Amino acid sequence: MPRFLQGWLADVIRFSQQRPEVYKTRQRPIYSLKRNIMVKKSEGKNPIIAEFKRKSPSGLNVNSDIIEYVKFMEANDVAGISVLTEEKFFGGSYTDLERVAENVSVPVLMKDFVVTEKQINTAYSLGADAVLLIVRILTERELISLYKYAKSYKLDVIVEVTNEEEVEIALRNNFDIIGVNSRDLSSLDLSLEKAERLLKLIPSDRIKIAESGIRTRDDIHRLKNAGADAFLIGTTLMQDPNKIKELI
Ligand SMILES: O=P(O)(O)OC[C@@H](O)[C@@H](O)c1c[nH]c2ccccc12
Repeated sequence: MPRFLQGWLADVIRFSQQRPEVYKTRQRPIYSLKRNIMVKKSEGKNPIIAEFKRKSPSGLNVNSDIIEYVKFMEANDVAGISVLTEEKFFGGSYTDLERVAENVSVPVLMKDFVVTEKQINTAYSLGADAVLLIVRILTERELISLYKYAKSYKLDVIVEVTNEEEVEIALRNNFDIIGVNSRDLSSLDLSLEKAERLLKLIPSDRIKIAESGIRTRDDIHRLKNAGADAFLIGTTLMQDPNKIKELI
């Protein structure tokens, strides 16, 4: 674990390392998040990945019905669904992922702090189509190894960056989907300006997903102008799911 991780991030990584694997035979086809983002773009829609999360270290606390939420988002033509499966800080579960995968036919991202192959095994068997790898919490060797492991299951992998150094790591390893998080996971500071700056460093041959802090069409417009292909939105939609109609 990189030396500078402290506080809640160190705890969440320790919990993730110890988390038991859940195994079942996958029943679901794999839906390509990457392809769905491109399809929505070609249709002139904003490719939105709607996230279900009950709580977060930055203060969210909403307990909506998960299946009602994801079915509503699917009906409103989102490019994908993100399911927080981290238990301690985000109130998620692997059961949430399993239930969502059984109820929607759009790409599903398992949103968690992936640090072991066991977590990728679990994502695949429960029906996820994509996983997140967070540069901040992995060494470059771990990142490359877990990326290759996830790709061996034909899963899409979003490699998440929050600063210039992490963008450089993502670019030199030819990762094809890069998530730019406006929120710094260590400080929890939120900055769309930072996201715009980082997005402009990433060439257009990568799929770029802007994550966090997106509240309005203007936010989407400015991130799109900076090069974002898709938009991962949690809090705004958890607080008012109907907002999807003005953002899509
Ligand atoms: O609720 P917001 O501000 O729309 O953010 C959603 C998503 O970007 C955020 O939950 C997130 C992005 N990367 C993460 C990594 C782990 C946990 C959570 C996240």
